[in-house]
Amino acid sequence: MEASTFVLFGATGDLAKRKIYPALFNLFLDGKLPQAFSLIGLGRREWSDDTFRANIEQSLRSFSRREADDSGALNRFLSAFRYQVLDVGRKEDYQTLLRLIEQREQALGAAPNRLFYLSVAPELFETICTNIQESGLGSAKGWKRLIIEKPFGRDLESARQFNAQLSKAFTEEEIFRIDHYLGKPMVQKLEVLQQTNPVLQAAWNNRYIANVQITASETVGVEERAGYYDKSGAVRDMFQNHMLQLLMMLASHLPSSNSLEQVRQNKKLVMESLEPLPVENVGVNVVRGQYTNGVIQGKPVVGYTSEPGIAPGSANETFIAAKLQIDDVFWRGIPFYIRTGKRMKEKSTRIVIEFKEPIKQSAAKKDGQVPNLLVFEISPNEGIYLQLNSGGVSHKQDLTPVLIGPGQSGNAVPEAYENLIFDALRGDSTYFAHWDEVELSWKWVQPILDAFAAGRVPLHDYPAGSFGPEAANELLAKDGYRWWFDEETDAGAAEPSTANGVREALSVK
Ligand SMILES: NC(=O)C1=CN([C@@H]2O[C@H](COP(=O)(O)OP(=O)(O)OC[C@H]3O[C@@H](n4cnc5c(N)ncnc54)[C@H](OP(=O)(O)O)[C@@H]3O)[C@@H](O)[C@H]2O)C=CC1
Ligand SMILES: O=C1O[C@H](COP(=O)(O)O)[C@@H](O)[C@H](O)[C@H]1O
Repeated sequence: MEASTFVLFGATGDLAKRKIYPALFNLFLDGKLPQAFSLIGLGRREWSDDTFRANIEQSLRSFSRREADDSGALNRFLSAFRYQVLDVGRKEDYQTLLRLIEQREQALGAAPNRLFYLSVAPELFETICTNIQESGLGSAKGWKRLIIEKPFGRDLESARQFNAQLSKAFTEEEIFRIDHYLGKPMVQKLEVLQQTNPVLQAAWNNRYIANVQITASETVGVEERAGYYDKSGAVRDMFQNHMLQLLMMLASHLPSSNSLEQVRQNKKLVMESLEPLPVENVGVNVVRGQYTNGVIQGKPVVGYTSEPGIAPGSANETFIAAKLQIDDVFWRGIPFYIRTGKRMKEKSTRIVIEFKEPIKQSAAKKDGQVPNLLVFEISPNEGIYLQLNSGGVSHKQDLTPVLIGPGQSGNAVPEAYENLIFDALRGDSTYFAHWDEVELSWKWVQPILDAFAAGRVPLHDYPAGSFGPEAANELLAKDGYRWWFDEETDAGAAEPSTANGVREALSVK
């Protein structure tokens, strides 16, 4: 891999500590960092190099999925790190930074390839980009790249303005917009699975599929991010980006290759084929919720409006469920149900594809028969499961659902940030959000934001520790479906649909 300097704005912040340093460390352990690699951390705090490295070491202890296998490895890793005090608005700090980068490049005999990672509040992006351009930091002979974090705007208009500002200093090819869901290994496998499995290819259409369910449920509340979250809510925080990216990755149809252009083109086609949701229909197709007091994993937790930092009486949504339709030859008529929320019963990101029941109408339907389900467990555990009907052991006529599929969890699975940082270092932006996708996503959700702002959609309560408001169950029930793997909705359903989801169900087999 080409030599490069990683210039990290926001090096003293939460994201750097929890995600970026652990990801870099695991890449280092896997030999996936360039030989000549240097990281310069930036922030206003008056840290020395030693304080910086001590903080990184602490972050690795708390958040890295793996430990160093020998004592020298950690020191070798940390020797690449330098710290500089920089206030983003102070022009002279960029000159000091330029000198430090050049010094490091010379010391390592490295080409002037520079990756700028903006792990700071979006309000600072424009100032930083302007100063990178004006200071000459971005004019060296090597390549320059920009990684930016979400949120990318807060509505369609602000996203467009924001993109126009970034484009003054960086080309689209140089901009790497992080959506960490695209870095999750199982999400990256979705296209390969389709490409390489004729069984899936044959069934991947409205002849066989009844509906698709995409869930990202979290047990955490707003934690320390109340200031940000109370102005964002579930639509901006999760739905416009992560959830729609999952939809694009799943519904992209049979790319002929995994090339950057092909993947992007297919994702764009999905968004362009999504049936628009006029503002007057939002109330019918979208459920909006907010958690109240409840119990999560045996511990009582307060409702959203009692969380520290949340405005009293806030009507911000912490849950959204929506029904979407893709109007193309493969997916026409298949409802896609998407939901995400905080303080729900379990932490799980999962896609369930429910197949039609061909013998439903016939007399041949057996007791206990359940629909075939294809389940992609994305996180925190990984796995692909297929629920089939098979003969039971006790009686010839019984049908027993069996789940088949591999599962992985724990330290073996690379973190999303590892995959994404590795890709950015080698210049592959396949799993980053292109501007077209971002713009189309904002366009699709804009009527939802407008309807919420105009108070056209009721805000339903749900107790913390549940699977969301009852209205989200009704969204499916009126089409004759239900959310799979929810305890409440699965009461009385055939095993193995338990609250703990597919993995536990599998482990009892
Ligand atoms: N934390 C998370 O889980 C997630 C965060 N993000 C995004 O990542 C970005 C960073 O978030 P997070 O780490 O949580 O934020 P923090 O508030 O924890 O950190 C902000 C960082 O910005 C630096 N900073 C602030 N003002 C200035 C300034 N004027 N000049 C130079 N540096 C400055 C701070 O350094 P100092 O105080 O030393 O000046 C600090 O390092 C945001 O865009 C956020 O939306 C996205 C997804 C998840
Ligand atoms: O981007 C975000 O994602 C996290 C959830 O990510 P996951 O990988 O743990 O599923 C969410 O908690 C946060 O609010 C949001 O900003």
